[in-house]
Amino acid sequence: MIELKKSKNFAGSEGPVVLVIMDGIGIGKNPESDFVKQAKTPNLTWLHENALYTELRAHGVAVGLPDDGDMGNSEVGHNAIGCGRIFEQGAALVGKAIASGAMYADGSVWQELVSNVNHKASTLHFIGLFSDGNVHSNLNHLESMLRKAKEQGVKKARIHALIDGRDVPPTSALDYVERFDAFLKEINADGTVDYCVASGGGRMNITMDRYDANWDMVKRGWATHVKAEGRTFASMKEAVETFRVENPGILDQDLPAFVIERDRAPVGPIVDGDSVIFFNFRGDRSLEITKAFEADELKEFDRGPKPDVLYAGMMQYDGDLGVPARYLVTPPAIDRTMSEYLSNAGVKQLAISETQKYGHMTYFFNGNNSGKFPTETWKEIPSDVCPFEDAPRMKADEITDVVVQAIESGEYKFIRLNFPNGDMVGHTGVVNAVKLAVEAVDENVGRIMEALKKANGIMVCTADHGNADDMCELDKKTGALVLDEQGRCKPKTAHSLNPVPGIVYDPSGAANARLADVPEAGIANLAATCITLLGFEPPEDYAASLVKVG
Ligand SMILES: O=C(O)[C@@H](CO)OP(=O)(O)O
Ligand SMILES: [Mn+2]
Ligand SMILES: [Mn+2]
Repeated sequence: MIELKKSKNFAGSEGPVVLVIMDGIGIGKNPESDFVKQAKTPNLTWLHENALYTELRAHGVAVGLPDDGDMGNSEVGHNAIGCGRIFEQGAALVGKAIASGAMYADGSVWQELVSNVNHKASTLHFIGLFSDGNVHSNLNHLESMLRKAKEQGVKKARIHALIDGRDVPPTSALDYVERFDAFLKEINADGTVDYCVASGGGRMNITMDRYDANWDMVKRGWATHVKAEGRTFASMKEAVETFRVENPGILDQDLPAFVIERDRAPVGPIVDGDSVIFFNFRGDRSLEITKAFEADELKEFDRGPKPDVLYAGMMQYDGDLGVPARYLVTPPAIDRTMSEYLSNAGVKQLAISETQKYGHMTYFFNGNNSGKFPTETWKEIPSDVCPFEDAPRMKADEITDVVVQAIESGEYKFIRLNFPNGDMVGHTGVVNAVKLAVEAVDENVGRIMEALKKANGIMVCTADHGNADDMCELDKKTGALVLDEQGRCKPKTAHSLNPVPGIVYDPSGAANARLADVPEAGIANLAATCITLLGFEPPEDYAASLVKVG
């Protein structure tokens, strides 16, 4: 059994250690674009000036992504915070498996899927996020797989494209359509294969729901991709252009579903004998559609007859459940998480958020495993199903009610929570709502501070990556703000590349915490920090604690 040693310097505080993850609240660089700065945040400002405060890296290689041009995201962020080390993540692992050819090796799942369609003269389908955001997927991976499929004799491939606009600019769909059309033209040119787009829709409208928040999305996705039911178009370009005319101002992520037809028939329903690859590597938004393809019985919606297909995910999405059964690339081997160490030490832990980020605090935090350690309690506050710009407080008040009660009860030694507001509202691009979202987080951080003052506990407050801190598009070449016709900044819906705050607030002063000299500190250093503040020595191979105590 893995164990923590008690610290010689500090026996732990009287009250709990509370880890607050303010999702998507980073430290901005441009005041015009920084809606954390523009919001009223008396508590965060006070903490900046009076508590221990440092900046932490939350993007690129500091969280296991291929390079420093990659923005952070919730999966890699919560993995790093919960596991205290930097693991090479999905984006990097898939890229390497493709480059080395390991993904396509003899005996691989890829070979099994390809042999299946070659043997049966059936279709190889690809469903996934049509993007190069490197958060859930990368179009390079799709193109490489299609090239390989052609090389290996696959005659018919169909692509079901989930339009992004959330990890990439909000209305950039046609850039990707254009790039991919050129790719298809080239690959189809010699007439030996028939590869084309069969269906799709905005990622926040179909297929990519998470944490059981809204299964209707998956139901719509199933009807679109599998049954080829829905509004038909001659091409993806025509679909996107038509929807934009009909819904002025619509963001790509919200685009309706579409089915592509040729000679009055849909080009790519998914039928018995086909192979299907869900090519997203990230698990949260892949698990529900995977269940729809894999489960013998499905209670969440009536899917009709389930086609008998060989289904594979790009990665294994849940290590504890072993889902999906078939996957192309092995995920990072994240072991010995902070939750496991604390459980073995008998530390009672509470993990809480609302539905939209619930799995972030449980499944992602525990290294993409859905199992619970013995001393953990998990609490989910149901999220509303509505546009979050209309309700920017989301469930921050309700989450805090439970946290304050848990602090007062003395039942838990370690409490971890996620406030989704800065991120979920940040993704809408509605900047006035983003301000209100940040203000709701600040108020609730204040309530937690008050409760910890009374209980003699300690708060560690941070974020998994930025978003609300960088809400305007910048010109790629000049770095200048991109303005619309009215001179307003053009909203950006993606995460930022900015650092995030690392705050330690110890109102009783019991820990005598001082910032340690940690070069290039990142959010992976937070696990050792929490363990130190709980009165233990962090495991030797964890990224160092940000504080010294005692
Ligand atoms: O909504 C999501 O899926 C991602 C953005 O693609 O955001 P986060 O990483 O914060 O969950
Ligand atoms: Mn996040
Ligand atoms: Mn996000």
